[in-house]
Amino acid sequence: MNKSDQKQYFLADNLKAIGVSLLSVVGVTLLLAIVMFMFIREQEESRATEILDNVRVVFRDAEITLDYLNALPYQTCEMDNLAEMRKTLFRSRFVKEIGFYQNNELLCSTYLGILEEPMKEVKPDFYTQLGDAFWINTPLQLFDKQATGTIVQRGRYNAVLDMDSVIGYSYTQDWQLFYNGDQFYHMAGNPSLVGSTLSQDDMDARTGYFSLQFIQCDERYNHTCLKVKSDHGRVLDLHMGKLVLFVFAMLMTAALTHMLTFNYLRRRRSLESRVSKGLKEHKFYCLYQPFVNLESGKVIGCEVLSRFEDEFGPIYPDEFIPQVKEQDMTWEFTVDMITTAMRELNENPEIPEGFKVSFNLFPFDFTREGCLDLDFVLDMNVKNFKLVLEITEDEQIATHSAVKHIKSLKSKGFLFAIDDFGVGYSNLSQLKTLNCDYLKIDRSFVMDMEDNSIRSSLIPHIVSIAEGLNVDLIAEGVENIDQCNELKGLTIGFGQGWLFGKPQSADALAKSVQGTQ
Ligand SMILES: Nc1nc2c(ncn2[C@@H]2O[C@@H]3COP(=O)(O)O[C@H]4[C@@H](O)[C@H](n5cnc6c(=O)[nH]c(N)nc65)O[C@@H]4COP(=O)(O)O[C@H]3[C@H]2O)c(=O)[nH]1
Repeated sequence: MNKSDQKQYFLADNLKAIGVSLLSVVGVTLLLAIVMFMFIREQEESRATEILDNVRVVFRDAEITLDYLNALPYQTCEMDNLAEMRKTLFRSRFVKEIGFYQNNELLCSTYLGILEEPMKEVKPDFYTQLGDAFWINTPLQLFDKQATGTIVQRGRYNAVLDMDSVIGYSYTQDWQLFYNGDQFYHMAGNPSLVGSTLSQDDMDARTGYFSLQFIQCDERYNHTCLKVKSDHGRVLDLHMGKLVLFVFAMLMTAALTHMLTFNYLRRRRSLESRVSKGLKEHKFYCLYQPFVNLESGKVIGCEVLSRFEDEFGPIYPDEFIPQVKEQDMTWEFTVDMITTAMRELNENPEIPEGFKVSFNLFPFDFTREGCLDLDFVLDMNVKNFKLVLEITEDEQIATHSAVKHIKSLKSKGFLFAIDDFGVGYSNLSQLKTLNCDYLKIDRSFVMDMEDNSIRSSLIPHIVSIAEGLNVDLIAEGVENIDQCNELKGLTIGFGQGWLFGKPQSADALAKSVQGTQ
C-alpha cells in the first residue's frame, strides 16, 4: 500500500465510521419514533373507545327511557301520561326532552306540555335497523341556547338527546358522531371532519396502523359511527412530555453512537490494537542491513530488522518494540521474524553460504525458565549461515537462567553479540560469563567521532576490552568514509551503517553482496 492508498483508506475509514454513526442514529431514532407512536396511538385509540362508549351510554339511556314509556298503556296525551313522561325524564341522564306522537303528530312534550295545535312531524333524516327514526341538527323550539339537537323516536315517544354534555370532549372539536348510510348525517361534534359517506375500505384505511384517525361503529345502531381524528395541536399538547423525552433520547443516542463509533475508531487505530492485529495477521516483515569487513569492504553478513506497515501507515521499531513487550508477545514475535528471514535469505540464490545473519532477541526471553527452543532455525539453515543472536546490554541477561540459555544455544552453534555496547548496563565479569562472540559498539560513539567528544575517545578502551575478552567488534552507525577510516585505524574489524547500506529487502541485500565480491 503506498502513501496515497493509505490516505484514501484513512478517508474511507472515516466516512465509513460517519456512515455507521449516522445509520445507527437514524435506526435508533426510527425505533424510538415507532415506540412513541405506538404509545400515543394506544392512548388515542383508548380515548376514541371512551368517546364511543359514552355515546353508547347516551343511546342506551334513550332506549331505556323510550322502551319504558312505550310499555305504558297510554294511547293519547293526558295529564297522567305527561306526568309519567316528566317523571321518566327526571330519571334519565341524557334525555333533555320527551315528546308524545300520534299519527305522526306531536301532541305533547315534557317541556311544552299539551299542545293546543298538534305539530306535524317532519321526515326523519334516517332510520336505524332497529326502526328508530333519527333527526339530526333539528331546530329545537324549546331551548334558546341550544338551537339544534339530535332527536330519536321509537314507538309513540321521542327523546331529545343531550349529546354534547355527555361526551365531554366537545371542546377539542376533533371527534364527530355520524350516520353513514346512503347519505351522510352529522350528529354531533365537528361537522367538517367527515365530508362524505365512507365505504368499508375508507374505514379500513382510516383505521390503518400508522394513522391517528379512528372510526368505530356501534353494532346496535348500524351505520352509526364515531370518528375521532386526533388533532395535531391537541396531540402535541397532550404528549409534549413524551416528545421532549423523544428528542432528548434521540440527541443522547446521536451523541452516544458518535462517541462509541469514534472511540472504536480511535481504539482500532491505536498503536496497541494495530500491533496486536499485526502480530496475529503476521504483518511484520524483515529488512536486512548489511555489515561489512572494514578491511576488505565486503558484505559478510546482515542484521535482520523488522518493519511494520498497515492500511494506516508505517510504525517504527522504537514504537512497536515496546508494544510487543507490553503485549507479552516477544518470543512469538522473534520466532516469526527469524522464520521469515531464514526463508527469504535461503530462497535467494545470491546470498552466499556461510553468510552471517544476525537476529535481535529480547533480553526478557532469556529470563524464562523453560528452554529457548531455536532448533527450528537450525533445521531451516540449509545454507549454513552463521547465526548470530544479538541481545542488548541488560540486567536481565546477567541472571542465572540467561547464562544457562546462552550456554545451551552456543553449544548448538549460535553466536552471540552484545548490541548497543557502551550505553547499557554491563560489567566486565558479566561480559566474561556471557562469553559472547561480538560486541556491537553503539552508534552514538561512532557519530560523535568527528567532534572528538569524550564519548568517542572511549572507543580505544572498548577495543582493548574486546581484545581482553577475545571478541570481534562491529561498529554500528557508520555513515561516512572518515568514520570508516578512523575505525579501521583503531583495528575494528566490522562495520554496519548507512555508508554500507540502509536496511533493505533481501533482493537489494543480495545485490549489495554481489557488488562487493
Ligand atoms: N542514524 C543511523 N541509524 C542507523 C545506521 N545504521 C543502522 N541504523 C539503525 O540503527 C538500528 C540498529 O539496530 P539495533 O541497534 O539492533 O536497534 C534496533 C533493535 O533494538 C530493535 N529492533 C528492530 N528490529 C527488531 C527485531 O526484529 N527484534 C527485536 N527484538 N528488536 C528489533 O529496534 C531498534 C531500532 O531499529 P531500527 O529503527 O531498524 O534502527 C536500526 C537501524 O536502522 C546509521 O548509519 N545511522
